[in-house]
Amino acid sequence: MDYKNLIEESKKAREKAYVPYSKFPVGAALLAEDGTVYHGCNIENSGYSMTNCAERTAFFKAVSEGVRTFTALAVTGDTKGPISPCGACRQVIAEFCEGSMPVYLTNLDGALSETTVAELLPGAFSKGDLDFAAKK
Ligand SMILES: O=c1ccn([C@H]2C[C@H](O)[C@@H](CO)O2)c(=O)[nH]1
Ligand SMILES: [Zn+2]
Repeated sequence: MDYKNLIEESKKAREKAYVPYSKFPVGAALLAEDGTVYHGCNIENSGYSMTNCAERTAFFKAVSEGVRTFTALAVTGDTKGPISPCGACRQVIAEFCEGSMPVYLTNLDGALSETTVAELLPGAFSKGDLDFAAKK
């Protein structure tokens, strides 16, 4: 699937957002290696901290189905410029994706930032950091 279609999928995912508190729907579309697209929306809660972002919803859906290899991610929100994923989502994205994987950040007005997983979270804490201590 090309990136323009993946962005369209993220807009469809956004329509499912559960956002009674922020009224700020976000959609994510995560492309798996086999071509399957996993939709994610933000899901809020009256206990605000239990809110799950669109990006993490998409990853958790895929991983819970046994899928861990991804080739692209698109995210859309009604922001002035391209939407900016939060820190928690950047860490989850870094857990499952190569640094070179493309990430398409967009808004409803057609702004687009084509970035990568590594650019989203330089210096991410990773499994390698844990392995170093375990080897001692
Ligand atoms: O990249 C982002 C940024 C924000 N949100 C959600 C979290 C919350 O529901 C609402 C306002 O922060 O937007 C996402 O899902 N993804
Ligand atoms: Zn987030």
